[in-house]
This record gives sequence, structure tokens and C-alpha cells, in this order.
Amino acid sequence: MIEETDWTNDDAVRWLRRPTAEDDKYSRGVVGMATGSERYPGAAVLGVDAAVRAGAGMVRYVGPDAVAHLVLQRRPEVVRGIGRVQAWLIGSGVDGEEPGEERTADFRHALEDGVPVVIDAGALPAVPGRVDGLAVLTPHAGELRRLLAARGTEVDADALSRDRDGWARRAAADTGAVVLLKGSRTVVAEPGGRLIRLPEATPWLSTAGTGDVLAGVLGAVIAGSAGRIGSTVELAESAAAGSLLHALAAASASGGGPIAALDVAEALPTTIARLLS
Ligand SMILES: NC(=O)C1=CN([C@@H]2O[C@H](COP(=O)(O)OP(=O)(O)OC[C@H]3O[C@@H](n4cnc5c(N)ncnc54)[C@H](O)[C@@H]3O)[C@@H](O)[C@H]2O)[C@@H](O)CC1
Ligand SMILES: Nc1ncnc2c1ncn2[C@@H]1O[C@H](COP(=O)(O)OP(=O)(O)O)[C@@H](O)[C@H]1O
Repeated sequence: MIEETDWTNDDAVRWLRRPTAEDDKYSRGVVGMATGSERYPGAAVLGVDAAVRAGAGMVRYVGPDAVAHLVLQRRPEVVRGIGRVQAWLIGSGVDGEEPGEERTADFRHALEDGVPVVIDAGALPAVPGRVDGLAVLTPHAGELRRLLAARGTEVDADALSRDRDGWARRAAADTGAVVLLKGSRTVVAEPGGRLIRLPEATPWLSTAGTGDVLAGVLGAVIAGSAGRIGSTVELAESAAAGSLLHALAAASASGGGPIAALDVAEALPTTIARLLS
């Protein structure tokens, strides 16, 4: 039987890293981010803010000057340019149909850098037929349909919503990547067939930019555990931990009322403290 797990707080805690006296900013995990564009600069700001607040040792931002300017206004902690990282996040806020030459080169660099890569939004069309290294794809339902269609499988929206687990698994098997299918009930499928189901998140989370925040959280959590991630099974667990942290932060930020995406990022530190205590 193929393993299926309903993910709990205790499962997630195993993938959240508490820094020790021996740590420094590099050992805590550096995330490289090739996100945002002149059309969607906010996505870069949201992802970077989330990664910083989710405990990244450092964030390296790669992108257009105008976007970098906004990122640094919000988070002066961020360092610009390509350098050594423990995980990459690519694609949030990038136009997938016309990413442009520089972005395409950034994506290629990340995919060939030998560290886990979170592949979001506009980088999903750049995913090769099958990925070589360790990668997490983070589609919403519409993006999953496009990902499958690009590999010759047409599935309509109703069929996908009736069997989200099955289609996420299919995409993981076809691409060789971990597939985190976003939605009210997020699921994480691993290419070997393993499936992790997240608890239902607060519906207040369905607001613009919360996926960009999730991507930043995933980058930070995965970079923080990179030394322990040697296979897609571990990568899937670490991604599920990031997703649960994101949902808990959303619940805490909401308290039963509306939230903005940045509120979720701002609730991350206290949510992590609660989980670790
Ligand atoms: N402040 C910002 O800069 C923001 C930037 N964003 C960026 O905007 C770009 C476009 O993302 P979108 O997701 O809006 O658009 P997409 O162009 O990826 O997809 C939207 C299409 O997919 C369909 N669809 C089916 N299921 C869906 C689902 N569950 N959620 C969303 N769409 C679904 C929609 O009907 C629509 O036709 C991404 O790069 C994203 O990162 C968004 O995150 C919003 C906030
Ligand atoms: N009805 C819902 N209930 C709970 N969470 C949801 C719901 N709809 C979407 N989400 C979550 O909100 C986030 C939306 O991400 P995404 O679709 O990428 O939006 P955006 O591109 O605007 O950031 C994801 O984390 C997803 O799991």
C-alpha cells in the first residue's frame, strides 16, 4: 500500500530548525530568490518578507533593479545577487509566458545549482519534462491543469477537484518532483507515490499574495533543513511542514476575520515560537 499521512503539528515541528549557539547566518540556511517582475513586484516583496520571518539565515535576491529596490525598502536585511545558497525559490510574480532572457537564465542557474528548488507560478512552465535534482512544484489548481496539459494530459477543472490527491500524484510521478497542490486542503505528493494531506486551512487565506508568502516560507524551511534533505520523501515532509506553518500563521493572523498576505508573514515568528515550545 502507498503511504498516506494526515500531517500534524508534531510532524511539522521535526522540520523547523531551532538555532543553536554554534549557528551562524550561513548554517541556518540561505535562500536564493528569483521572483517578482515589473508587472508583479509585490510578489517578490511578499516572498522575501515571509522567508526572513520564517527564519532564513539570509536571503539573496536576484531580479530587476526596480523590484530589488522595493524588496530592500521592506527588508534591508536582504543581500542582492547570486551567491551560495542552500535552497532556491523561483517564479512567484514572474510572467510564465514571457519571462525574458535574464529570468530564464536565473531559472536555469537555480535548477542547475545542486540544491533543492521551490518552483512557483511563472517558473512552472520552465520545468523540464522531468526534473533532475530535488524540486518542489507549488501549483494551484489552474497551474496544475496547465502543467499536466504540457505533458499531454488534459484534465478539466471538475475532474481535478474530484480527485486532487490522484492528480497531484500523477504530476509528481510525471515530473519526478514533489508537487504541493494548493487549495483549501493542500496536498503534497512525492514521485514515489507518498501523499501528505494538510488540514483544511482558514478560507480567509484565499486572498491575493498568500501563495507568494507560502513560497517564501517553503524556501526558508527547506534551506534550514537542507542538510537533512537527501530525497524527495524528505523534501515532501519539509514542504508539508512549511505549508502547515503557513496555515497556522494565517489562522493566527485572522482570528476569524479578513487577512492580507503580509499579515500571514508577520504572524510567522510567533507561530514558530508556539510550535517549538
Ligand atoms: N501582489 C502581487 O504581486 C501578486 C502577484 N501574484 C502573481 O501573479 C501571477 C499570476 O498568478 P494567478 O494565480 O493570479 O494567475 P494565473 O495566470 O497563474 O492563473 C489564473 C488562471 O487559473 C485559473 N485557476 C484555476 N484554479 C485556480 C486557483 N485555485 N487559483 C487561481 N487561479 C485558478 C483562473 O481561473 C485563471 O484563469 C503569479 O506570478 C503570482 O505569483 C499573485 O500572487 C497575486 C499577488
Ligand atoms: N478556500 C481556501 N481555503 C483555505 N486556503 C486557501 C483557499 N484557497 C486558497 N487557499 C490558500 O491560499 C494560497 C493561495 O495561493 P495562490 O493561489 O498561489 O494565490 P496568489 O497567487 O494570489 O498568491 C495557498 O496557500 C492556498 O492553499
